[in-house]
Amino acid sequence: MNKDNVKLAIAPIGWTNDDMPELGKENTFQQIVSEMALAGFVGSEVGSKYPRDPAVLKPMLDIRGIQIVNAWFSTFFANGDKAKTIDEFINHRDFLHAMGAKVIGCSEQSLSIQGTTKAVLEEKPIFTDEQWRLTTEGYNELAKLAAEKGMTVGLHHHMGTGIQTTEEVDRFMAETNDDVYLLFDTGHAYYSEGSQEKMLAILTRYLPRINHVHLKDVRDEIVDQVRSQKLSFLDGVKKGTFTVPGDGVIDFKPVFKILDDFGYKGWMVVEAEQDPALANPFEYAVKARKYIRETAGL
Ligand SMILES: O=C1C[C@@H](O)[C@H](O)[C@@H](O)C1=O
Ligand SMILES: [Co+2]
Repeated sequence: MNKDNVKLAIAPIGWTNDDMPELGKENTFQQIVSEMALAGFVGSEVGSKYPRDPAVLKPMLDIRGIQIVNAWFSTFFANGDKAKTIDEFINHRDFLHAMGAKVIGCSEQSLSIQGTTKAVLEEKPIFTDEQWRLTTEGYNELAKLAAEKGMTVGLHHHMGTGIQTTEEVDRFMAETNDDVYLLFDTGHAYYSEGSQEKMLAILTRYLPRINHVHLKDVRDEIVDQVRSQKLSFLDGVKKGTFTVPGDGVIDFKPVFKILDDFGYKGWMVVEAEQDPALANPFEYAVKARKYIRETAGL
């Protein structure tokens, strides 16, 4: 891949999981960002252990050669919580802008079951036409607010949410303006659709509107257990649904080629949450970095 176009980041979720703070609670902020740099990454997303004051956070990252590239933001438009969502979004945008990030990755969390005990493959929400309208209108507004700071918004399609499947991503992209982007996550696309081809189809279809990429791999045998035992999203994560690129079932070579051929410019973020007690985060970060060097030439 073209090194002038694409840079590599890693998310702190492999070290400490904000969805299940008991996972990796022993890992400190300084250890996390030091290990990211040592493994050869130059960017990071923001975790709950990171200082939230840019004046404190920035020098601690600069000294390690790490840049903030994005931070998760939950929206609740379909629930009707537009005013609160917009208010919190502006704070979040301003923090990311102060940190030098260019994209804001958002997930529509109304009725989401991703943090609950519900069976992730059976009980996801399906939005009504009215909930779709509220959501897409909301994202059109977020895009305008992001543009005020020269930033873009990307929707993170996510397991257990109202925007998970190919059809739901298609509807979201069709009903939002062209300045609303997609945060493409290999792991969630594969998990939802169950095949490499369908995952690649989403990537290919929305290339001009992808502003950020999450790289996570999937273990098919754990997804089989999630299906047969009706497990929740988080129980699956604890068992090892996800791993770093190159360690699961996804073939990343076509992912890198499709992005490179198109001329994708932006960040690719290794984001592979698993139990740090079972999968040492530094070892897995090094493993991911080596695989990407060998397969993407980055
Ligand atoms: O981008 C993400 C953020 C996490 O909190 C989430 O659950 C994970 O799966 C993901 O893709
Ligand atoms: Co992701």
